[in-house]
Amino acid sequence: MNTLPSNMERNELYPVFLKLHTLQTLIVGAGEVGFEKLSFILKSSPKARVTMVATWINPEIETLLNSAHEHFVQIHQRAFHPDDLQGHDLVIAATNIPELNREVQQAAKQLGKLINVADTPDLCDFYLGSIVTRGPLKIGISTNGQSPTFAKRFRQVLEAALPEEVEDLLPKLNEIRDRLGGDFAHKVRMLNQITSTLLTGMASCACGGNCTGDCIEFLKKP
Ligand SMILES: C[C@@]1(CC(=O)O)C2=NC(=C\c3[nH]c(c(CCC(=O)O)c3CC(=O)O)Cc3[nH]c(c(CC(=O)O)c3CCC(=O)O)/C=C3\N/C(=C\2)[C@@H](CCC(=O)O)[C@]3(C)CC(=O)O)/[C@H]1CCC(=O)O
Ligand SMILES: NC(=O)c1ccc[n+]([C@@H]2O[C@H](COP(=O)([O-])OP(=O)(O)OC[C@H]3O[C@@H](n4cnc5c(N)ncnc54)[C@H](O)[C@@H]3O)[C@@H](O)[C@H]2O)c1
Repeated sequence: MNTLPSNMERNELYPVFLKLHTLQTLIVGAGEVGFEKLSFILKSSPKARVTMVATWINPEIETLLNSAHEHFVQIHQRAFHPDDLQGHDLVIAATNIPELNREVQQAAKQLGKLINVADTPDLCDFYLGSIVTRGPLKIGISTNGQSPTFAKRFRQVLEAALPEEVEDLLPKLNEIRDRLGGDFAHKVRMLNQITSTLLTGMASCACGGNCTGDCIEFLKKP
């Protein structure tokens, strides 16, 4: 039984890592908030398929897209119509008109689409989180909507604290994983042994010093 006061509830959201390049995302509204949402999406997922529909397009969006190496963003400058939802998997409503945001939300729900109404937690199926990326590593941060500012600050702390080497480490671990022989249980045991002290820096060699490419000493090699 949960005995915490409602404002101290444990975060029960379930994080997933979406392939936005295989899904279609619709953003309704392209003002300050629309620009911010698009920027965060493209920063994390540059190949995201996004359609924006808005009567006014923030010029910063054009600048952002012009500076991209490549992008898959389509902009339609016109008023939202419920037909715009067709063919989209995720929907973000970010207009400055609360009634319109609610209309988008209700139309999306009727079609079974997942919807985020920017800055309106009660109308969201999902929240956008703060995101840290280091090569293959991605960390999503959620405060359960309690303090997006804390999420942003914590992202900055993690970005500063995570060593650049993490980028090289993960492909090497993947190499070891492919190279390890034996049955599944053996592989899992070895991988857990190899990584047991990885993040604390207390290196222990799983092969007793005779590294053959499946231990922590191998990971340290350039
Ligand atoms: C993470 C991030 C991602 C993103 O936006 O993509 C994000 N908000 C960010 C920043 C930010 N947003 C706001 C401020 C101003 C200061 C402040 O109010 O705190 C700042 C800080 C700043 O800009 O410095 C305003 C704000 N936001 C929400 C409300 C409504 C409310 O809380 O009731 C209000 C008040 C509106 C008003 O006053 O009218 C609600 C939501 N914002 C969320 C996400 C979801 C919860 C995430 C979580 O669980 O933490 C949720 C629930 C829904 C959603 O929008 O998905 C991004 C940081 C990215 C980064 O830098 O890493
Ligand atoms: N800007 C902020 O920092 C901020 C902070 C907190 C909350 N909010 C809230 O976020 C929401 C969006 O704010 P904003 O600053 O991005 O507003 P904005 O005025 O910059 O942009 C509004 C966008 O909605 C579009 N729009 C309006 N009617 C439309 C229609 N019929 N069809 C399609 N698009 C339409 C406009 O063309 C524009 O692109 C508002 O509810 C606002 O209160 C904004």
